[in-house]
Amino acid sequence: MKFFSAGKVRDNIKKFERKYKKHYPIFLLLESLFLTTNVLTPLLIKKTIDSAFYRGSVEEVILFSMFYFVVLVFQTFIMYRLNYSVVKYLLNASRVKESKGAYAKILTLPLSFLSSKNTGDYLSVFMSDIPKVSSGIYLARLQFFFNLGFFLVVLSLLFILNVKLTLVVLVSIALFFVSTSILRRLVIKTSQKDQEAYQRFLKRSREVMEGIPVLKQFSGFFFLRDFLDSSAREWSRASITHSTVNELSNRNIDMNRWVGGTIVLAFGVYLLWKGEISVGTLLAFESYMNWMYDIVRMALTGLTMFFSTLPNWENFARVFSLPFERAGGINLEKFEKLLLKNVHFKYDEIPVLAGLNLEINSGDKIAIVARSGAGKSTLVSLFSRLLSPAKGEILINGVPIEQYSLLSLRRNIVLVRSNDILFDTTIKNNVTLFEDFSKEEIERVLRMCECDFVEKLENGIDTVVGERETRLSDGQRQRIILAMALIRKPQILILDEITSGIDSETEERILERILKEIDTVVIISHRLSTIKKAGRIIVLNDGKVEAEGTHDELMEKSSTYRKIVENQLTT
Ligand SMILES: Nc1ncnc2c1ncn2[C@@H]1O[C@H](COP(=O)(O)OP(=O)(O)OP(=O)(O)O)[C@@H](O)[C@H]1O
Repeated sequence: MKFFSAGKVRDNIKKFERKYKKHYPIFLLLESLFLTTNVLTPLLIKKTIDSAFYRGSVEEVILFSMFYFVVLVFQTFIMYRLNYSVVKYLLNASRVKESKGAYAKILTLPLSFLSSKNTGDYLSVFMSDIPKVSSGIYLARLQFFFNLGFFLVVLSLLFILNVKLTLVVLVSIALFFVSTSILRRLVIKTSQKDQEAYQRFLKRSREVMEGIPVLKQFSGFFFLRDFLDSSAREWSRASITHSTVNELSNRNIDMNRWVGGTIVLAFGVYLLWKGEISVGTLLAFESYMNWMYDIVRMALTGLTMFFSTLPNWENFARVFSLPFERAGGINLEKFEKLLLKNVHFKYDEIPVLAGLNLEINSGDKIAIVARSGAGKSTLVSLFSRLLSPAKGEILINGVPIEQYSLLSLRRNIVLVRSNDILFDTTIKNNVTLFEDFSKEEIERVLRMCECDFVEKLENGIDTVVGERETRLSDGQRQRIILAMALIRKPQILILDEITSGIDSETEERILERILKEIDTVVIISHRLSTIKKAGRIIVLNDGKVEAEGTHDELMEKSSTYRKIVENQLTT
């Protein structure tokens, strides 16, 4: 129960219910029809048997048994099927809608948030939380209230048939309810543990999948044993405990059903012997009795299911309460000047940039140089607001960067990184990201990036690159990513080690074309020949710009630059 005190969870459940309320009437209508047929069948049994036993009316027996047959056929062949299909449809509709919403939300999270948190957590929202949350509402909560309503209807009917026997039924159901409630708590607790262990396993599996090249290289058997197997074992243990408790809870239901059924039968026979009830009534009671257990069991299962989805609600709610990137609405038309004033940036309290000042003008061709880990990638991620500074100001054409729309900022300032990935779709779709570009334009940028290997693939630009670009080399992948950037004709193009997998001659030719086509270019590279192509080289040190100038000027005046050239850069 303590989960209900979590306001966010409760608000989210309410929001979810409001969104899908329109589905409820159809669900309730089907359930009502289904349960009405259930209520009818024992009554028809009673009618048929009493007609035969006490009235000897063959017509009535034929009429009631035919009616009974029709109801049964309707229930078995139409209601079950219809109910199942409609519930499945409603569940899927809400799952698809919620998944879309969650993806859209995750896309708006600041990048710093995504990188510092584990993406496995977000993955489990789609794989586990959303399906459970939908089932929790449709199958669990609705089912609970619905069955409760029908329980009361059937109880009134039983009271009409015979009060004494109904009281005995009530006592046996109360016993059933108490024992089931105790076990229900246990089911919820073990289900939570099972889910937590599953999420840990999922997180680790994802890491292992991403690290397969490293594990292959270093024969990571011990790693697999200690890192993955241990969490798989933990999940398996939690899962077995949960299913054992669940099974126990189901067995308890069966046991109660037998015991309760026997007590009601014994007392019913006694009443029959005393002439207080008819044979038909006794059979109707037995039939209802079974069904009452089903109703209570379904209501309790619904309740258990609902409570066991509360951790999923919490995760789901957490994603939607994360901050999103805020931005203004100004369109960046013509880029003139980017100014960074006293910019500070930290990752989890570890400072990377500390009071950095920098000016980039339209037409500049700049290289950024620093020792490894000094903050080059961090700095360039600020230019299109993939990251935001903790302190200081970034101005574009004299206007704070936050006032521009993110769409126009990222359309005009494009950052490509060495570790950017391609998706498992065609080369064309990777370059366009499903936007409309002409075939000629796609082929032009691919030619510009020397992607001649594409023509040799069996389907040219329509070749699917394969999961994790298994069909492409590092250099090929980097050239396609470059084409993806160039087709968008950015005003500022930032290349962060993007050509590390390409030989220096090819790189030189591609770079010449880029420098001609794109107005403002910022390059981070470990190749001296590439850096020398820049009109201005910026040297970062201690989170600030330490020096700037041409290669020759810096060789003269900057000891940091000299050291980097000697120790880090290749020719
Ligand atoms: N997402 C992150 N979370 C926490 N720390 C980070 C993150 N990204 C980078 N860092 C740290 O910030 C510092 C600067 O990283 P950055 O990638 O900007 O440096 P770099 O100069 O581009 O390095 P390299 O030349 O090795 O690519 C490093 O010490 C790095 O460990």
